[in-house]
Amino acid sequence: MQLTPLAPTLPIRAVVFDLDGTLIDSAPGLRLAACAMLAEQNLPQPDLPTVIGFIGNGVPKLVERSLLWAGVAPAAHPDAVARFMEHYDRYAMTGTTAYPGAKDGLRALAARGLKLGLCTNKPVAPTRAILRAMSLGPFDAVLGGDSLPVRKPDPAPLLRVIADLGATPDQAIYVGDSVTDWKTAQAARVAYVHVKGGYQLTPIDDFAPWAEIASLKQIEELS
Ligand SMILES: O=C(O)COP(=O)(O)O
Ligand SMILES: [Mg+2]
Repeated sequence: MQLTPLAPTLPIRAVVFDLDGTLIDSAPGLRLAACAMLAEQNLPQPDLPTVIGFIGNGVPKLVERSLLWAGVAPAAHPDAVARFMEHYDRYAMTGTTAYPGAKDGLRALAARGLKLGLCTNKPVAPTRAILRAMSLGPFDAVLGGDSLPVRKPDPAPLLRVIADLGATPDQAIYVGDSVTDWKTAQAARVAYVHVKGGYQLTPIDDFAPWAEIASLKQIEELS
């Protein structure tokens, strides 16, 4: 099926970003925390490409996928998410880098008077720690995967961020790297900009982004 891309009402007032795989490469730290959690249970440890395939639906899903990959039932490891989070506290910044164009792009959009938001499935505490450590922003609204009772691809977090920015969905764009972000934008009726080279390893069905960019260096050309 060929979908028509959803377009924002110009000029755009708010730009909302996904975090992992979009603004930052955080997979090495996520892998270290997953491996530490698995090692405590004497379970095998996945390599980086395998863990990248587990990212995008929040920590509980990443932990569940890691345990299933290791050949055990998630229900048999009720402490696994808490153990992961304890390790991630230590590893969140290990190997974490901002993608080329991310920092400059954010500053340039803000300098133009655009409101900037962050809508990630990463829990909000490590999200804020990473934003601070990397001087990423300035963001006017930040929501994590544990900020609301639901997370992406439910549209609620994205709609909340856009409302917090004082904009309406048709005045905003959402910039992401994954099928989760695309589904979230569609459900929220927000125009979607896809950044290639993130953590989406498989083609997305019925994909009709408003724009597709190879790198965040191109983000300024959009609005
Ligand atoms: O925590 C995750 O699974 C991914 O986070 P993201 O929503 O920033 O891509
Ligand atoms: Mg992502």
